[in-house]
Amino acid sequence: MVYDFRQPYSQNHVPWSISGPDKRPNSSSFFGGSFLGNLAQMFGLTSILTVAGSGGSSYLVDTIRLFLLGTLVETGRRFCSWFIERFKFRYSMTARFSEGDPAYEWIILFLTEKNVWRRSRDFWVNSKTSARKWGITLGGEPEVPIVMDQDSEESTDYVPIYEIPQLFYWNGYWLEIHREQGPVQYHNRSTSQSAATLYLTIYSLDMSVMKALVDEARLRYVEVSKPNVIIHSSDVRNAGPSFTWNKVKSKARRPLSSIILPRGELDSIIEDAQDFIDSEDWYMEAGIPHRRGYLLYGPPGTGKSSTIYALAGELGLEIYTISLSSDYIDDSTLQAAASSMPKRSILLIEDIDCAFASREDEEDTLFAPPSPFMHPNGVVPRRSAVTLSGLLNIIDGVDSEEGKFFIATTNYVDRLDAALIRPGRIDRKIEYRLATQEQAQALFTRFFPTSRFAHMASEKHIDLASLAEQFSSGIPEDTFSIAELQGFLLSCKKCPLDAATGVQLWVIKELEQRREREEREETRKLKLKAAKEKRDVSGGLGMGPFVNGSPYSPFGPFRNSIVPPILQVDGLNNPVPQTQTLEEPAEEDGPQEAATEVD
Ligand SMILES: Nc1ncnc2c1ncn2[C@@H]1O[C@H](COP(=O)(O)OP(=O)(O)OP(=O)(O)O)[C@@H](O)[C@H]1O
Repeated sequence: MVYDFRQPYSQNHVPWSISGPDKRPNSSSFFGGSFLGNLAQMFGLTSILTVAGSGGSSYLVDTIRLFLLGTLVETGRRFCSWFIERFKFRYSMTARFSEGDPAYEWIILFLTEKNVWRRSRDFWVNSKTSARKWGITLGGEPEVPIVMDQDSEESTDYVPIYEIPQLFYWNGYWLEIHREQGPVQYHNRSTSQSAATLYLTIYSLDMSVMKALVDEARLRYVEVSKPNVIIHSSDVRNAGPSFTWNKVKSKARRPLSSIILPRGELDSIIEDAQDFIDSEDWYMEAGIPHRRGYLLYGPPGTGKSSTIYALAGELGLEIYTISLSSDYIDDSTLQAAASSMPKRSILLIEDIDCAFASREDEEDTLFAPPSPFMHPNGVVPRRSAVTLSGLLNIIDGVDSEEGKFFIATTNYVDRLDAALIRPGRIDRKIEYRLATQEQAQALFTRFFPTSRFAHMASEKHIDLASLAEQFSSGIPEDTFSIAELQGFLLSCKKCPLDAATGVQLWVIKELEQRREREEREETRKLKLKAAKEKRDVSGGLGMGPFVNGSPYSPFGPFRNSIVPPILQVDGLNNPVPQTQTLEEPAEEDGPQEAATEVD
């Protein structure tokens, strides 16, 4: 018996059953019944259909037909995707761009400028921050979609996500872009966020097309970034050989003239850096690694960071900054970070002394109540997971002989190991001092330029130059940082006369406050010292290794407690012991109390 799936239901024929008419609608007419019939034959299902049909079980027949239809559709779908994959594999090439790599930034800018975002249905919405986002304005000029956030007057960025593959046309080639998220564990966060990968497929087998595209994207990026300094950093916990610089900030480029240093100092730094960039061949020929290390040291607020940003802006270098005190940075991540920086960039480590315990730390630890975390030898807990030898390896440039700068800053140069700053690792040490009167005068002139205050000066019959002199003569030499003077000038930024006449009173107040602070610090140290001496006298169990040969006992000072110490961690991640003493202290001024007071 042959089934004729081709007969439509409207002819009152009984195509699916031999046992009589059936009034149900004929779905085969919609789906190409003859083909299904042939398919049924192919799979040997005709006899089943016959039996089912003869038994009147037309539901079963429909189910089987639906099954066949589903199989057909799925097979077709798989075939199509297989075909597309084969086609893509044979006639296209794909480039990957990982978030954190500079090339990712280039390509995102490229896509934004090519208006690929138009087809995007997903956007991140960011309130404007200093972090750079390649966003678009909505309601602005659609032909000019690219917006660097700080240039826009709008307060929101719409950043396309490109998670659905999108096709676009460029220079006579079809390109497809899509983006995938990969899990990355972020430092100190329980939720895991993602670092993205962009896949750019070009339907061509000509490798030069890919290169031309990437070059175009890079050049455009350099051009757009010119008025800014790009600063990369990371807050993700990285594992493995690659490092993700996941945060990008863009700072307006600082004019060199805004940096106030002793005469000729800034020019000499810029010249040195420029000469280094230009001498790549010389370094190669001489067999010297092409890298240069600077150490900027001096009191806080004297312009170390400002100089670095100005230098980077002037020479078009990007900054990659890392904090050694982050507990997720160790030798191998530092190594990976240095390796993943591109040529002509700056590896910046601010406050490099923070990686290692300072003398003050040592004193505080010596006199403070002991912690069970303290090593039995009384070694001060380290602040960073980076070791000195790890850091030396990075500076020696195992991976960085490619026109890279290593710049470190510190407020305490004497805390640094001699090996760290020896010539060859640090090529140039630049000292920053507290402001001279000459610098104070220059700062005043920068705050009150004639161009802006000429009108006021003529109205009030004041001479800005002599006000600047009056201001600077009120500032004692080498006593205040530029940042401190800047703070004062900001408080009277609209009135140069107030600044010049009020500076002496400000100086007196500042010096008085400074003296009080120093006294408080001195008292704190004396109390800690007294506390230590008392402990020594009262048996010496407390400080174990520090007390003339007494054995180390982690619970020594808590011997009157029946409750074990509760351990907390302070802002520097150093353990701070807290006790719940059940007995009253014998003396009011006991060691515990002294320490608590200081806390
Ligand atoms: N020499 C300077 N010239 C111009 N501005 C300065 C100078 N020194 C400090 N400033 C101003 O003071 C502020 C802090 O400066 P900066 O961060 O460069 O100091 P720093 O020496 O790096 O401080 P720290 O050691 O605390 O990092 C900035 O706003 C900067 O504009």
